[in-house]
This record gives sequence, structure tokens and C-alpha cells, in this order.
Amino acid sequence: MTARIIDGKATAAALRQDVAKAVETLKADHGVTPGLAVVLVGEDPASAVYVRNKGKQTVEAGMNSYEHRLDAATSEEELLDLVRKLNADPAVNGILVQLPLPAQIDSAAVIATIDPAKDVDGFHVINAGRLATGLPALVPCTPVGCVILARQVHADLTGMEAIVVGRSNIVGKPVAQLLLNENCTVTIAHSRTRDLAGVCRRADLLIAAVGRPEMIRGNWIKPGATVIDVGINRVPKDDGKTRLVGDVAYDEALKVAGAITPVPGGVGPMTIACLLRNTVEAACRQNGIEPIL
Ligand SMILES: NC(=O)C1=CN([C@@H]2O[C@H](COP(=O)(O)OP(=O)(O)OC[C@H]3O[C@@H](n4cnc5c(N)ncnc54)[C@H](OP(=O)(O)O)[C@@H]3O)[C@@H](O)[C@H]2O)C=CC1
Ligand SMILES: Nc1nc(=O)c2c([nH]1)NC[C@@H]1CN(c3ccc(C(=O)N[C@@H](CCC(=O)O)C(=O)O)cc3)C=[N+]21
Ligand SMILES: [Mg+2]
Repeated sequence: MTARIIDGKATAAALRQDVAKAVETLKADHGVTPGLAVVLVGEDPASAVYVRNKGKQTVEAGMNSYEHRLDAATSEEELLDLVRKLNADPAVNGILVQLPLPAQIDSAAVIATIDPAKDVDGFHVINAGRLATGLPALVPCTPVGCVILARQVHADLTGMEAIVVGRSNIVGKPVAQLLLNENCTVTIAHSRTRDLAGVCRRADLLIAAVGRPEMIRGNWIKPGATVIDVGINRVPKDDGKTRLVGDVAYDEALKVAGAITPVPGGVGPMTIACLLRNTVEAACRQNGIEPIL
């Protein structure tokens, strides 16, 4: 048996088309052009690639993109000043501060300063709390992308045993919340989980968000399970260059799983598409327009 490969690249492209149409409507009917501000502190090369991709796709969807590149030595107060300026700027509907931040900056303080209405990452405690209590919220992009991809395989996730490996605030916890809303039975595993392989083997739906290259082996996967690999890990190749791998040993998993997301081309492109969708939603709400996506 070989697993169905879930095409995140194509799914993301289709979602970006929907976003572009919504933007057209917003412009034509309301004179509103959504704007996304992305803040990058320092020179992290991987982050620079994401920022460039985001900026390009934002413009392709018809929105305005504002990029702020700050020196790696930027102080917390300087960054907070920029965030406050973006909060006050009506042309900016969404604010994303690329994480991780340099050590001298407290990322919790930065996230807390972003206007929750512009928090298109969904990281502010107001949005996390709204998601957790079932209120409308800006929901973190990567977790939404995971659920959309899982639902391409299973139109209804009700009753599925979902195992999430990883408990970060940006992926593990919110994806678990979303799966609970989809009526999955959810377990969150982490570095202190006993018999992680055994826990993973219970999963009908396995979400890997660990940040450890190819940690999840083929024999950790229940035959026929759906595997969503969030991991983005850069590893050295023989020729001295690098390649991207996920948190799942893909070639092994392909022989056991029923369906799997590749890396690249899986969850990553969905993250950006969902970010653009959140930006449209934020722009609608800030302008008193019923969300049109
Ligand atoms: N595709 C995309 O769009 C995105 C991809 N990513 C990628 O997803 C991965 C996870 O990101 P993120 O959540 O931010 O990472 P974090 O480092 O914040 O969290 C990693 C989680 O994995 C757990 N973990 C680490 N080692 C093990 C282990 N040996 N066994 C079991 N659990 C372990 C940690 O447990 P503990 O809490 O106990 O330390 C932690 O909860 C990374 O590869 C990242 O690059 C992230 C965001 C977006
Ligand atoms: N505030 C904040 N929000 C984030 O959402 C956030 C962040 N900080 N910091 C870093 C992580 C990582 N992340 C990715 C987004 C897209 C791809 C992506 O598009 N990947 C493509 C291409 C990868 C490539 O080839 O370089 C793919 O997987 O196919 C990857 C990773 C968002 N993150
Ligand atoms: Mg995200």
C-alpha cells in the first residue's frame, strides 16, 4: 500500500484564489483594500524566505503588503513602538511579527501589544481564549491549515482518535482545540510523554509538530492513518547544500499511512493562505463588514 499524498500546494493555491475574489469584492463594494504588515527582526535566512513569500502572495491576492525589517540588535521598546504605530494605522488590518525574536526581546510582551483585532497569527491571549471558549476568533494559521488538509481526506472528523505531538502555543495547543471542535478525541503528546511510539500508533489522525527531523518513524503509524506533518526542518545533504524535511520519516510513513502531507508542499503553503484569509477577515470586521470568506 502506498499513502495518498495530500497536496497542500494546490489546496493553498485554491484558497488564495478565494481570498483574491473576496478582496475584489471588498474593493469594489466597500472601497477597502486589506493591508498586512510583517515585521522581521534580524537576518534569519529561513525567516527572510517566508517573509518574501508572504509579501509576494499578499500582493498577488490584491492586498497591500508592508514589510518592516529591523536590525537584530533592535530593543524591545523600539519593536513595541513599531507595533503601536501599526495598531494605530488604519491601512494596516493585520500584523504579523515573525517569531522567534532575538533574545533581548520578550515575545510575550510583543504579542500582548498587538491589537487583538489585527492579530492575524491568532497568538494574542484574547484570541487564544476566544478559540478555547468557542467564541469567534482570529485562529492560528498553521492549525487551520492542518484541519483543512485533514478534511480533504475525511469530510467529517467526528469520533476520530487524533494524536497531536507537540504542545506549543502556536501549533500544538491550537490544533488540538480545533480538532476538539471537529469532534475528534484528542490527545496532546510532548517530550515527557511515556511510550510516544505507542501513543502515536493509536492515532487515526496524527499531527506532528515537534521540530525534530524525521523523528516519527513508519512503525509508529497505524496502518491507514492520516498523517499531517507540520515540521519544517533544514538538514544537510551530501553535497553540502540543505534540504527540507518534516518531523515524519516520509519514505517509511508512505508505506503505512493512508494519507500524508509532504514537506515541502504540505502544511507550509496552507499557513500563508490562511494568513491571507485572516487578513481579509480582520479587514472586514475592522470596517463593520460581515466577513465574506
Ligand atoms: N509548516 C508551517 O507552516 C509551520 C511549521 N512549523 C514547524 O513545526 C515544528 C514545531 O513548531 P513549534 O510548535 O513552533 O515548535 P516548539 O519547539 O515550540 O514546540 C515543539 C514541541 O515538540 C515537543 N517535543 C520536542 N521534542 C520532542 C520529543 N523528542 N518527543 C516528543 N515531543 C517533543 C516539545 O515538547 P515540550 O513542550 O515538552 O518541550 C514541544 O511541545 C517545527 O519544525 C517548526 O519549524 C512551525 C510553524 C509553522
Ligand atoms: N509569527 C509567526 N507566524 C508564523 O506563522 C510563523 C512564524 N512566526 N515563524 C516561523 C514559522 C514557520 N512558518 C512557515 C510558513 C510557511 C512555510 C512555507 O511556505 N513552506 C513551504 C516552502 C518552504 C521552502 O521551500 O522554504 C513548504 O513547506 O512547501 C514554512 C514555514 C510560519 N511561521
Ligand atoms: Mg502560524
